[in-house]
Amino acid sequence: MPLSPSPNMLKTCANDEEILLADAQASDANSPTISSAGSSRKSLRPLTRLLPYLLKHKGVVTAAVIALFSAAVITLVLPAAVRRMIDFGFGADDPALVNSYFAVLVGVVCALALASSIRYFLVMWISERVVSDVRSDVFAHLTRLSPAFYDSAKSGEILSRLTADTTQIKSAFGSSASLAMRNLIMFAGASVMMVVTSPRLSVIVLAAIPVILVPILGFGRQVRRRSRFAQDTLADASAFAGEMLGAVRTLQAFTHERRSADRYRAAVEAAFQAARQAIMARAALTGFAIFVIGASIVAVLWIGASDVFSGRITGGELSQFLLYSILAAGSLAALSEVWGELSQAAGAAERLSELMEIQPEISAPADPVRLPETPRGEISFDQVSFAYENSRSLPVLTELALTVSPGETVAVVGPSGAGKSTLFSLLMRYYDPTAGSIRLNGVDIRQLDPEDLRGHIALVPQDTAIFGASIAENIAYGRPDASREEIVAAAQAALAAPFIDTMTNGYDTLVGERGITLSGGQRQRIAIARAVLKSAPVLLLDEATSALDAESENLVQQALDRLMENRTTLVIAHRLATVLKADRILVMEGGRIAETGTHAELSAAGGLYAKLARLQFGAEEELAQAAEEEDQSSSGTATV
Ligand SMILES: Nc1ncnc2c1ncn2[C@@H]1O[C@H](COP(=O)(O)OP(=O)(O)OP(=O)(O)O)[C@@H](O)[C@H]1O
Repeated sequence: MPLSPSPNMLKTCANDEEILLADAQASDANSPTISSAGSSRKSLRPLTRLLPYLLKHKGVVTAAVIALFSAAVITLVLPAAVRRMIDFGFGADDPALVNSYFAVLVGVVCALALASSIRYFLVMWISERVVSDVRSDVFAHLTRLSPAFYDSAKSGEILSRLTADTTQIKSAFGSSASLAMRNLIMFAGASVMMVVTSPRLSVIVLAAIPVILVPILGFGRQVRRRSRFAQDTLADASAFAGEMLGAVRTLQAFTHERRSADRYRAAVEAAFQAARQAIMARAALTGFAIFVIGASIVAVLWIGASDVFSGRITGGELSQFLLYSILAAGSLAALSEVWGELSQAAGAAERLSELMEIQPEISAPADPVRLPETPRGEISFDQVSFAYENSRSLPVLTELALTVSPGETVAVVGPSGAGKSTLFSLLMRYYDPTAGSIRLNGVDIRQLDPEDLRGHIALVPQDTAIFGASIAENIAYGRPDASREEIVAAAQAALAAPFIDTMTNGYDTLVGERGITLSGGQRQRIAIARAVLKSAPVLLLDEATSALDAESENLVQQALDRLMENRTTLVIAHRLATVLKADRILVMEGGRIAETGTHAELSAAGGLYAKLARLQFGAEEELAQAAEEEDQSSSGTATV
């Protein structure tokens, strides 16, 4: 994992070209799968991809639209009521009539209040509902993507998309969409009513509209570009922060506190600068719109006043016209604000749907073969070759052929980078071989549902993932429906029970994030307990001794021995004890099987294994011999 932020993250932007350049770089630097083509981001079309989420709640959406429409129409009634009051109430000099108009107005206001609050509730409900559904779907989809996707994607950045982009969609569906709709209705209604009230005055106001709209569209594009850059930079910064906080001990050990803080600050500052420029463009747009709108209202009022003096229209009609033009102008101003927000949300929707469109490279076939409930656990690799996607030219495995019989224990040894872990990854079907096939009980694993296949394999990795939950929950990760008794039995079998019992809350003790409160040996024993609970016919062990002291190693070894009984086991061996116990040892070198045989056979052959054994296990062997000699001499003393 890179410990430094990507170059675009540190970029501070002084001018437009730099922003555009950095924007393009940001897209390039992201994994190609989650960056998007800029052109389609200019429209609101991506928002339509969220329609299925809305259509799931047709009833609520219809009710919200009705409430929205009612509130807008009631607002449009108000100026007409005011005009009638001025012309017929005040004009007729009839206080009773004025009173009745006021009573009607109160009724109108009540209806408006009711429709508005219902609209608010329904619209906000929809936005919360949609964003929750989108989040759940995106996360569920992410969990299904193949490990190959995560080889190049940055998880911190994806996480930022999951939170920041969905939040933007929420505000789009909540305030922005409803504001846009309400203001569109209001603008259309008020414009029609203006023409009906005074066609002459309407011409002046309507002539001002293109003067307002053209710059809005131009400014809007600028706002979007700058906001997008700010968001990309922030996503990068979040990825960096996630990585740094996840490795805070390493960060502190290398005294990188200030360096990391400076890098993060630079990234956030770049985002701030981009946001500031977006805000400036928006502020200029708002000021411009208000000026043009205000000026045209003043002009209308001026001309309207002379029309009243000349008797062309009544005072009430002028008031009505004025109120409608204020409503129309206000709606237009609101639309200019909302447009920016909606286009940002469109960008967010586009990025999320791109994420959703990525298909897992590994998926179940249309008609998967089912493995029997208790398969025997026979594994065969038939001329398997493999290269990782990001280094296609370098084969990691070449024409590998191997058969492991049910119940057999095969130890895999070899120098670092020989392809031992890759062997496991292929068997788990994290990746598919580029040539050849892998079979479990004679069935090509590509014909199986990956869930079924992985259900039959228990993996004890070198680096155990412990989650920030209770010990019991962590063990139950091996089989979520396990009872407490089964969890305790698994912990006992894995020799984890003694240390769990000493903890304050026993099995309910919460371990810190990534199991930070546990020692290496404890983490491994929890991983073994998981595998015990899973009770799968095939066991894949990636032994690690580096984290363990002699006592813990002994405990882990005992737990593993029990686990391996009656199971087909492939074990990446780091201990002499394991290779001695194995039925067969497989020596890998450069992605090929260099030698196979037992410890004695291979040691006698004097090849790669003999060399490796001397280097890796030599010290252990010497110690074992020394211990044996000591035993003999002490028993000798006793007998004398
Ligand atoms: N996800 C990956 N993407 C690209 N290359 C990878 C990936 N994982 C491993 N490799 C490369 O594949 C080769 C074999 O790696 P692998 O982890 O299988 O070796 P190993 O024998 O298990 O090594 P070690 O004993 O050090 O764990 C190495 O050259 C490694 O750089």
